[in-house]
Amino acid sequence: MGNKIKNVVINTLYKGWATLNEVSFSYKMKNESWVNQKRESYDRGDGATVLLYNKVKKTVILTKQFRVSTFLNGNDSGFVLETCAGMLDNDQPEACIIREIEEETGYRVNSVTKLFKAYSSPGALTEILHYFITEYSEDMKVNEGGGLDSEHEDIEVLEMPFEFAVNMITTGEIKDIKTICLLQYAQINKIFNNS
Ligand SMILES: Nc1nc2c(ncn2[C@@H]2O[C@H](COP(=O)(O)OP(=O)(O)O[C@H]3O[C@H](CO)[C@@H](O)[C@H](O)[C@@H]3O)[C@@H](O)[C@H]2O)c(=O)[nH]1
Ligand SMILES: [Mg+2]
Repeated sequence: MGNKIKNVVINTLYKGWATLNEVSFSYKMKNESWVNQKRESYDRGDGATVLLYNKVKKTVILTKQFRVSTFLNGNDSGFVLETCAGMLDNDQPEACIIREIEEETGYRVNSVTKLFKAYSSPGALTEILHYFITEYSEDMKVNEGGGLDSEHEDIEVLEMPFEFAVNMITTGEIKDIKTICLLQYAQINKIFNNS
């Protein structure tokens, strides 16, 4: 595989809050012929997300916020139910998600369990997302959450039974891939069943 691409040239088409690059390269096809390709790649850094769950109450914490890209594509309200998530901003993934948990949900946790990392949309984004899970309890609550006013974040914090959340995948009320991934991880690994 090492010799499959050569002559990689990156041309920045737009640099604003994030960066849109056009990448030109030569690619060796299965039949050994070389073809020239150009692909647009959007770079907004990497991120982290977490499933916050309470084993005793059998609940999870989700966030609800306005996501303009979904508004442009079929989501009339623009609001999306998601697991807590944030961009790394030069932090290690663990430190990032612990910070985001407190900013977005108001819970202060000391540690998180790393699950896996996955590309969010490999056809278009550079982003790799680090997935975590951790337990929360009432005594960890230090504020109301909601996100940073300085960044105009306006996040609603929702605590709900795990089964409600899982059912919302079927009804279409949850349609965010990282959230579906984490809820299904919890189902597959029966995290609420082991005592
Ligand atoms: N000015 C400006 N600000 C932006 C832009 N895009 C995002 N922001 C701001 O940057 C901050 C990002 O908040 P985070 O909580 O760090 O990230 P996130 O948007 O929740 O992203 C998380 O979820 C995404 C969606 O699943 C992930 O893609 C991402 O990696 C991360 O995990 C927010 O205040 C948001 O308003 C933009 O184009 N322009
Ligand atoms: Mg966020």
